[in-house]
Amino acid sequence: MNKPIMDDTTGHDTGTLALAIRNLDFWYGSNHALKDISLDFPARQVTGMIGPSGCGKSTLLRILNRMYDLYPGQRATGEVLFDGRNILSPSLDVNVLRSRIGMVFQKPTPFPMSIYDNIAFGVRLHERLSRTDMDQRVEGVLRRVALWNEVKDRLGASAAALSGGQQQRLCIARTIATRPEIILLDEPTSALDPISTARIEELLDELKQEFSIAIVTHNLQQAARCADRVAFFYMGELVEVDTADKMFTAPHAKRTQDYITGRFG
Ligand SMILES: Nc1ncnc2c1ncn2[C@@H]1O[C@H](COP(=O)(O)OP(=O)(O)OP(=O)(O)O)[C@@H](O)[C@H]1O
Repeated sequence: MNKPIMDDTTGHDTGTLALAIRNLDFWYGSNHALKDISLDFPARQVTGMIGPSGCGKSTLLRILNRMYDLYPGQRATGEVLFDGRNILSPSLDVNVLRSRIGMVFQKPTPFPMSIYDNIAFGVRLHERLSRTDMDQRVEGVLRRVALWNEVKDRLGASAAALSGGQQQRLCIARTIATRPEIILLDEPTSALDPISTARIEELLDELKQEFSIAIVTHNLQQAARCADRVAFFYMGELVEVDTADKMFTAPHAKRTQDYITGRFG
């Protein structure tokens, strides 16, 4: 797990890498949505991805767990190196990949089932646990996302009855229940109120002790608060990547400066 993949091409001391993208291009039919992207995701850090609408952030996230496989006409070339393999390789078992690289979406998407089964469902696909072990897994991840005290007396109730913020924490619990190495989050707080947002941000800080995290966000303050490194995208290109501190105080490219100072986007 989290083996070194290769040296960081951006020249930063990133320690061990969880994942490395090399010369990635992506097409929606004839729309060339990502162009020659190379980007490292250091292990147990939060990598933030920012940029104006349509620049390709969500596309990149979806490539990292092969979501595009579901859609004919969508095509990726290049390499996404994870645990010594290129995850774009057609021979890769996508179900195993998705248990190791989990995804949380913008809108909370609990399954139409009980709180308990929302978590147990994914675990059952990959592991055979006794009832006691499953109970412990469910409780453990619910405690981890600070939801246990709120739901412990109604684990059999429908997840749809939870608030939006609770549902999103349940979705994060569901994602970490299969013990992935990487968690991908696509604007995970954009549908939430400020208090729920703050709780998710605190949670990310806690989860990065164990998981490597990639987060797409339109909220630059959130990127500054949560991310160790930030990548700025513009029209399908990676313009620059740096520590969050440097990115928000002394970006190199004019396009980055313009974006973070609100001159466009
Ligand atoms: N299913 C699709 N079919 C065709 N083109 C698409 C599709 N999804 C996205 N695109 C195009 O790919 C480009 C990148 O879109 P993407 O959704 O990745 O951007 P984004 O940076 O995540 O935007 P936003 O911040 O608005 O979510 C855009 O030009 C978009 O129009």
